[in-house]
Amino acid sequence: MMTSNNRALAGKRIVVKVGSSLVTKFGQGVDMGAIGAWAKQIAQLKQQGCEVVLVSSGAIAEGLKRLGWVKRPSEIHALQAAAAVGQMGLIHAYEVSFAQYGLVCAQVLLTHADLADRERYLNARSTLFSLLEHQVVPIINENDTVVTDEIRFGDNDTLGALVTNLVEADALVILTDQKGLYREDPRKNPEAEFVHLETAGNPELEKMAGGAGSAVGTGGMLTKILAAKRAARSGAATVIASGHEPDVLVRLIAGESVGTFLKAPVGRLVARKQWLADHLKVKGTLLLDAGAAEALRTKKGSLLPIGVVSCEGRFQRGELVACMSPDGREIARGLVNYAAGEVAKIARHPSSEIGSILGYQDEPELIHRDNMVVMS
Ligand SMILES: Nc1ncnc2c1ncn2[C@@H]1O[C@H](COP(=O)(O)OP(=O)(O)O)[C@@H](O)[C@H]1O
Ligand SMILES: N[C@@H](CCC(=O)OP(=O)(O)O)C(=O)O
Repeated sequence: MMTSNNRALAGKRIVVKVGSSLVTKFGQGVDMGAIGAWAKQIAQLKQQGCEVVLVSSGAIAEGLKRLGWVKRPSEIHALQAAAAVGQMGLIHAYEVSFAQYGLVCAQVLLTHADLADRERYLNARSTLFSLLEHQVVPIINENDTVVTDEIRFGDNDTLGALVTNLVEADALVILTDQKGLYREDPRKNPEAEFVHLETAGNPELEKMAGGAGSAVGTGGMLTKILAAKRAARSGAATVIASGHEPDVLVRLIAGESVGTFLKAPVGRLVARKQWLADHLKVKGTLLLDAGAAEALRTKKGSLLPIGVVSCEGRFQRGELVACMSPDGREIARGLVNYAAGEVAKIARHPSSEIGSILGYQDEPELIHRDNMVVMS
């Protein structure tokens, strides 16, 4: 069934999250068949111009199996040990499966602390963008080895949403063992009505969601609903669908109505502007020359160091700075890629000289267009 509600995701950036129950056949061991099917679909998506980031659970479930532990331990260190063992199996399975379609994949392990820290957040973002640029499929999981209870994401639905925000994806696709969201847990009420389309963040959704459906899943539907709400903060839609559905990803990006579609209340740009305006304090100013001011205003370009005359304030990489035109008006604000001391050194220089001046180069832009809001 084709739909008219703008579900088509062809050519878009998509984060796909796969849960433990799917990846490990409810703890029986890595499901090569399922992983092979997703790899094949992701290869098709990439041929259609999509960029795909995969968030995969299953390390703990696979580790328990490999260690021969029948009962899931409650101590966090034992779970961490299991995750370290199981992650090997996951990555091996993905590597072998993607290689069949000529695709290279990469392991990226993240913690909550990595994404809460502005600099590490930007570093993770740059690495992921670089992987996507090189046609690599990043496979992300929580870095279970180093997390404690207080700083755990705890569930990969939340991690999937944060990664969606991080890479500014157009959609988060959560594949699970149900066809999507029902008005009640279908395990408790098999007659429960299916939810096809809703708005992410609608508080009614949280009331529908129950806990995990299997011994290996962790968050149940609630973490998926909350993940959709979080993904919507950067303007991304969320789809919750069954990972067993044949060609689910290919059909989704073609605009077919599969699973539950949770649309974002506002678009990406509006969401980004709201976020910049609401969440961050301006930590410094950059004085631009006339050419740079014009480029930001009319050509929708990024800000390069050559167009910056001087800077004020003690800002760090990743903090918010205001961009002033030569006549002293604020024309834009954005997240700066270099700290104040570095900006002072590279101002008025072409990007090609950043490396020789600083001894390294993070990005050629001082502020990337994606991280900038231009005043109207
Ligand atoms: N309203 C609901 N609609 C659909 N599934 C629900 C609902 N409430 C609870 N669930 C349960 O959520 C489970 C999926 O979550 P979870 O077990 O954490 O899976 P995953 O490993 O894919 O993250 C389903 O098996 C289902 O039993
Ligand atoms: N990092 C953990 C994630 C656990 C988790 O969130 O599981 P799930 O609810 O199945 O997505 C693992 O790989 O086992």
